[in-house]
Amino acid sequence: MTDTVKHMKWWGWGNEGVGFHHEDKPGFAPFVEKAVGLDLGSATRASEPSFEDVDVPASRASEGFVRELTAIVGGEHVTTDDMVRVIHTYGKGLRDLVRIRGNQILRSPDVVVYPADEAQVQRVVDAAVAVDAVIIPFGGGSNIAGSLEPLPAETRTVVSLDLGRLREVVDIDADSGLARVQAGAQGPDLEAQLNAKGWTIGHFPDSFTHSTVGGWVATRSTGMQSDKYGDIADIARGLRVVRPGDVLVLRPLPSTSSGPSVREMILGSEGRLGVITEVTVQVHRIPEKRNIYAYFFPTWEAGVAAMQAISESDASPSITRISDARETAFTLATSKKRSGFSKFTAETALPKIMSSKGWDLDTICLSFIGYEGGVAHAKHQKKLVDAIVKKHGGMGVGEGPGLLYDQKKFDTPYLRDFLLDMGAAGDVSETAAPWSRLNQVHDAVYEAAHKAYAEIGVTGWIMSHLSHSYHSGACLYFTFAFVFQDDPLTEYDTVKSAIQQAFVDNHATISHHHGVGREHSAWLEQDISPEGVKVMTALFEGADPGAHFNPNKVVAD
Ligand SMILES: Cc1cc2nc3c(=O)[nH]c(=O)nc-3n(C[C@H](O)[C@H](O)[C@H](O)COP(=O)(O)OP(=O)(O)OC[C@H]3O[C@@H](n4cnc5c(N)ncnc54)[C@H](O)[C@@H]3O)c2cc1C
Repeated sequence: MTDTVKHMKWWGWGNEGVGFHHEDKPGFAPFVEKAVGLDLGSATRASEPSFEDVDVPASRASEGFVRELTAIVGGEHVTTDDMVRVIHTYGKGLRDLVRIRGNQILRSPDVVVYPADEAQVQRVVDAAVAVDAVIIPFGGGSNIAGSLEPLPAETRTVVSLDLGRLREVVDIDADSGLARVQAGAQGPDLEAQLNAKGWTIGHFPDSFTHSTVGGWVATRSTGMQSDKYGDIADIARGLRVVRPGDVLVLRPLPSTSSGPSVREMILGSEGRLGVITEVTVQVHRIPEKRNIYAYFFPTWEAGVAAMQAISESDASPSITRISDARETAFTLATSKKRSGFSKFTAETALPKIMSSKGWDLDTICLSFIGYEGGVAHAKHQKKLVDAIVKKHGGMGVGEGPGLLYDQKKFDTPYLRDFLLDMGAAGDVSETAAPWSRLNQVHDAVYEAAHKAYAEIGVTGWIMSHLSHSYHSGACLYFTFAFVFQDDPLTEYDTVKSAIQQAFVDNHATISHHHGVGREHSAWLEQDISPEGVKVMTALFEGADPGAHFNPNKVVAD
């Protein structure tokens, strides 16, 4: 089996041997006890799941079909191995992790294939379509919208087409700042190849370490520095997509008026329109300066108003982010000893500073704002932002906390597995709304979540931040947690559904950057109207009449 393609743990996030621990975070355990009533001191931690306990549905791939795939990609690059099929069954959503730990694998891909190049992808697709098989493209497997799983009712052979061997930067057009990149390149691999030539893509989602360029395009991903570099929808200019019999080619253009945008149709298509093999992305020279500064605001409303004012101003920071009071409390309470926050923790200077300003420790909000570019540019941007922050009653606290945030951001995802080990859920829902609606959405989601917690009968936690600012609005990102009672997935559905419904009821979208998959498809009509769904259905059915490409995702039957 291909050993050059690295996969995450079969049962959780990230690399084997890496996990969350809180020994160096003295405030973490008391915080968790207060937030969700879980005493980490007395709770029993579940042991690591054993693959021997997992029942994997038998592969339905015929010997003849596996032989045919083997003839295309070579014996080392096609497998019906149980572990590999399980790795390709789900993404890393909470529902996925609960099901995988609970031995709930009702359907797995029957065969996993790792083509080496676009020609092999074409031959695999054509062979699969010829035998009426289903093809599910696989990037890093990091999605959290239920975008990968084959449905239990699927009776046809399911092929997981893993792009992991297509990971080269093929060419850089330095005059235009465009790089041709193979779709299976994971974040670190891509960035290393670009950095070696002095370039960066500027796309850094929290899942950067384990997600791919093709996956980013297929889910309409957004990275941390989107205020400067744009979402992947802005960054991805050209595309090559393997479809039955031929390749759909979209040349990289700065803009075009050649009818409805086929490029936009591929963006967010979650594998339903074909297999993306190559993406031409905008790249930038590595900036001379890259800083993230921390600020405090007395209240959420003051902070949001400041973010809006920044988005309307001449300032162009790379990151605008503000945590609400609860997320701020979480960040302060769970920082490492002697971290960049130490001088601001409750025991030391923070209460004094806050009371001298007449601020309430329970309402303060922590903000991170990033600056990137030439030294003079970064300095000028900061000056413009500092003036806006001051006008909105905020105060800067320097670069230390920002450095820490930047270094630790890729570690946080491991926390979810730790909470699951302890019998608790920790998950996220994110949205975007116009500036005029953001506070309404924020409050409505809190209310909906607390109602859902009351229904389940638990003390639940919810916190939020605003990030990714645009001219007309921003993304709101909610993190919620509670201790499971008797029926984890039903309880999860109660909370998650309440939050999603609050989004659409308050003029916000069902997802700003995680996609639709199966997790959010129930709200699609409310998001884009029944006519919108009709148009989308017509696109999928017209472009894939045999339903060979990842059927029942985004628009579900
Ligand atoms: C801890 C955590 C943090 C996250 N943070 C962020 C974040 O900050 N920003 C963000 O945008 N997302 C985030 N995500 C979500 C996820 O990482 C993104 O959806 C990501 O873009 C998925 O990429 P992938 O390569 O892992 O795709 P996969 O999970 O493998 O696939 C996702 C979907 O895309 C399709 N697909 C994948 N590759 C191709 C291809 N080459 N051609 C056609 N279809 C393809 C698949 O069939 C599937 O439908 C996070 C997820 C987790 C678990």
